Formats: sequence, structure tokens, C-alpha cells
Amino acid sequence: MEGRLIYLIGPSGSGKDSVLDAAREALAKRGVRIARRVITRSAEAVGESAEAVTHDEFDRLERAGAFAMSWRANELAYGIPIQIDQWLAAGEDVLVNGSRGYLERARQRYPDLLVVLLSVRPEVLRQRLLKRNRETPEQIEARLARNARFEDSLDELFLLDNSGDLQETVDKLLRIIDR
Ligand SMILES: Nc1ncnc2c1ncn2[C@@H]1O[C@H](COP(=O)(O)OP(=O)(O)OP(=O)(O)O)[C@@H](O)[C@H]1O
Ligand SMILES: O=P(O)(O)OC[C@H]1O[C@H](OP(=O)(O)O)[C@H](O)[C@@H]1O
Repeated sequence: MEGRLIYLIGPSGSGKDSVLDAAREALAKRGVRIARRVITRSAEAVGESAEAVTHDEFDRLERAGAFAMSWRANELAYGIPIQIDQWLAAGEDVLVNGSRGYLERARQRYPDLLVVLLSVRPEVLRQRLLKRNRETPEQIEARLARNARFEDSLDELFLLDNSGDLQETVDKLLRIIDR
């Protein structure tokens, strides 16, 4: 039987990477793999949950069929390695840090996708992005503005609020996965 593909989405700064990092061990115990993304971002701003490549390398990988899914947003390109298809075919569950803008195409390719939308209250979101200090203030405003286009347009998903304590969010995510 095919494994489940869990597609975690949410505004930039809602905490997708933090939740995945905090849930890593509990997910591993459940046999859930986390896909390591390929991103055209500088190596220092990527960390262990992603691999940094240049735009040229990204395009070459994409043309070579290295990605199961790929999208562009926030002036960056993101790829999910094709390896996830082998894991799914082997019956393993896989969790990806996805994009709201790519959701429709992801559903076309994986009709049984389990979608989890992470959200935080708007005022908390701005504060967290500013505090993270990874983007310039202009880039942060552009990221916040991007959210308007997704308001009320996403459906058939599990809502996961991360305005509060991170561990509580992790526990809620695990309950969704275990249900
Ligand atoms: N529950 C929480 N409480 C307090 N701070 C949090 C919480 N969750 C995440 N953060 C902080 O908010 C910031 C944004 O989180 P994170 O980078 O994980 O978001 P993200 O959704 O992965 O964003 P992006 O899509 O831009 O990579 C980080 O500085 C992180 O430490
Ligand atoms: O706005 P949407 O389409 O949901 O997401 C666009 C992309 O931006 C974020 O990445 P990051 O903030 O660069 O790590 C998401 O993780 C996603 O890959």
C-alpha cells in the first residue's frame, strides 16, 4: 500500500520549519519521513532541513527530473526530491514543507494528499518574521502581502494554529497524523 503524503503549508513565518524540527523525533518514531527541500537560498540561511543550490543548478535539476514537485515563490525556487515517490511506493509516510500556491498541482499529482494549514494571528506573524530577521523589512512586507491571495481560497484541510506554544502545536500535528 502507498504511504501517505502529508503536505504542511502556511504563511511564511507561521512556523513550518520550527514545527518540523520539533516534531522530527516523534515523526521518525512513527516512520514518517521528512523531505529535505532544495532551495535557491544561501547555505547559511538554509540549515539541515534544506539543501542550498544556485538558480542554474536548480534549473538543471528540475530539467533532469530530480523533483517530484517544484515551485517558485518569494523570489526563490523550491524543489522536493523525486525520492519521495520511492518512499511512498514502499508504503512510507512522507511529510513535506509545501507551498499554498502549489497546492492545486500537488493535489493533481497526489490526490490523497493530507493537507495541514499552519496559521498564526496576523500580529504575531509580523512579530515573528521581524524577530527571525532573515529577510529585509521590505521582503517581510512582501511575504505578508502574499497571504491575501490565499484568504478563503484553501479548502479540505486540517487547520493547525501555532499562535501559542510550539510543543502544543507539535502535539496537535501528531494527533492529526495519528487519527
Ligand atoms: N510557537 C511558536 N512560538 C514562538 N515562536 C515561534 C513559534 N513557532 C515558530 N516560531 C518562530 O517564528 C519564526 C518563524 O518560524 P519558521 O522559520 O519555522 O517559519 P516557517 O513557516 O518555516 O517560515 P518560512 O516559510 O518563511 O520558512 C522563527 O523565528 C521561529 O523560531
Ligand atoms: O506562500 P506559499 O505559496 O504558501 O509558500 C511559498 C514558499 O515560501 C515558504 O518558504 P520560505 O519562507 O522561503 O522558507 C514556504 O515554505 C513555501 O515553500
